[in-house]
Amino acid sequence: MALSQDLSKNTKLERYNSYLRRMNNTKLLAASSKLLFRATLLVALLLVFFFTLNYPIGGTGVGGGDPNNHINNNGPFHTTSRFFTSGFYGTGASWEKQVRQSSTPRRPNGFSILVTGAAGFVGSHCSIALRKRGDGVLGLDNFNTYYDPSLKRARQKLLSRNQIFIVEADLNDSPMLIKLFDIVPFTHVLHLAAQAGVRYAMKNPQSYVQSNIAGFVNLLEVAKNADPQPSIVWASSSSVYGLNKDNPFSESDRTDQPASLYAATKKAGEEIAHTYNHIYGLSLTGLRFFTVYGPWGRPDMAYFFFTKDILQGKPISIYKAHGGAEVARDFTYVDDVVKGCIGALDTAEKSTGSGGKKRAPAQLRVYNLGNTSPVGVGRLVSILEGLLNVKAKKNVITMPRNGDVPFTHANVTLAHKDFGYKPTTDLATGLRKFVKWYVGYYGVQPKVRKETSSDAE
Ligand SMILES: O=C(O)[C@H]1O[C@H](OP(=O)(O)OP(=O)(O)OC[C@H]2O[C@@H](n3ccc(=O)[nH]c3=O)[C@H](O)[C@@H]2O)[C@H](O)[C@@H](O)[C@H]1O
Repeated sequence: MALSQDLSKNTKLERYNSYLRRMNNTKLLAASSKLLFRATLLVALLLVFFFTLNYPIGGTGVGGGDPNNHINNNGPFHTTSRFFTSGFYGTGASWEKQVRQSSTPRRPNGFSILVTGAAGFVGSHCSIALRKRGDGVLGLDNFNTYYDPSLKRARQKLLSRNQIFIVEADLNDSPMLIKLFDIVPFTHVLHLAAQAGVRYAMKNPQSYVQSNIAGFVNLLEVAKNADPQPSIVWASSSSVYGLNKDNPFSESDRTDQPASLYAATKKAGEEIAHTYNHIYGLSLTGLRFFTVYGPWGRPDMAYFFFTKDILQGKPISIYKAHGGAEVARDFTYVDDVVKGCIGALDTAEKSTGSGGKKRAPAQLRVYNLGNTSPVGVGRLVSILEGLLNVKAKKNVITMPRNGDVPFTHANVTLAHKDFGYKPTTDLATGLRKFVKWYVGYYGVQPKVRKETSSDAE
């Protein structure tokens, strides 16, 4: 009995102890869950804080990068998280006011134009020209770091002085694009945002797919659903002619032999444009730009980094074609291209669909915008030497197999016939204007300034 009583006491005691242990465990578990929850919250907040600091604008950030110092080493990364753009940036009342003001025309029957890549080279020039004639212009740019973003920021300031607001977002940010089309009934889109550069495509192929294909499709998806649907004018490239042997290049020449991934993505853009025109009635005009140069240009382009390297006494490489012939380009001055873009916008017919439904056949066009007079790279360098008053250290080398083509030459008859496109700036004149801008912008030596001071610009 005593034993059984003892046993029963012990059993109770054990049960009681086990109960206490369970209670403690439960408390411990609850306490550790709380701790875990708080720690997770803290880590999440820290991550948001970190990303907000590092990628504050339209999703620029990590990427392939390029050892070439003309291209920013951070490289572009075009997939913008929707969270970062739509969630944190520009959705308040004052932001909407800026969007509306910027896109409101100031002339009777003026356009309301969304310019993508507005902080870029051609985009900034076109935006200002359109604004000056009274159109409403809203910019869109992701300010990626493919080349020095401070140059894009400087262009942004210039646009801001012209009452043009740039929304900082990526083409792949659908919620942001939809929001913009909800706020503004855009009559036109001038789509110039792209991953540019022929040679860089071997270093960071994905960035071309992200911008030039995925981004373009995203824009078209939003545009086709918009009501009204805008007319779209967009930048294709002379590079679509690839290994085409006909000279000069006409729009009807073959474009099925791209020599670089850049060219292939631009060619893909032309086919994609056909599809959206065919199914949804979007009015689409592709412009094949031929090596555009000028003030506020792109530091990754040869004329720009040759100038920099010549001034710094660094050697430059001048490419010759594989048979030994000189490499040549139909260098086209930016003001001529701007006139071409505006001519294309002015003659663009309205899209025929609405809310994603086609009502009738719509306009589909493609035009060359070149200078019609190719110049060898050697000649380009001699002009720069004259303007800079510095002898270049030249290495003539066979063109590396990096996507370059040996020559380009535009036939612009079609653009001339349809909207009076007529380039008027030869390379020497255009480069003088570029050098004048360059020495002013970068504060270069007075010797160069003197050489270019006769220019009235
Ligand atoms: O028309 C286009 O569609 C493209 O034009 C531009 O490409 P490209 O015509 O290749 O211009 P760019 O790089 O300035 O080279 C100029 C010349 O210098 C030669 N070149 C180049 C580098 C070098 O080190 N040495 C050299 O001789 C080179 O072989 C070439 O002959 C845009 O970058 C591109 O985004 C796209 O818009």
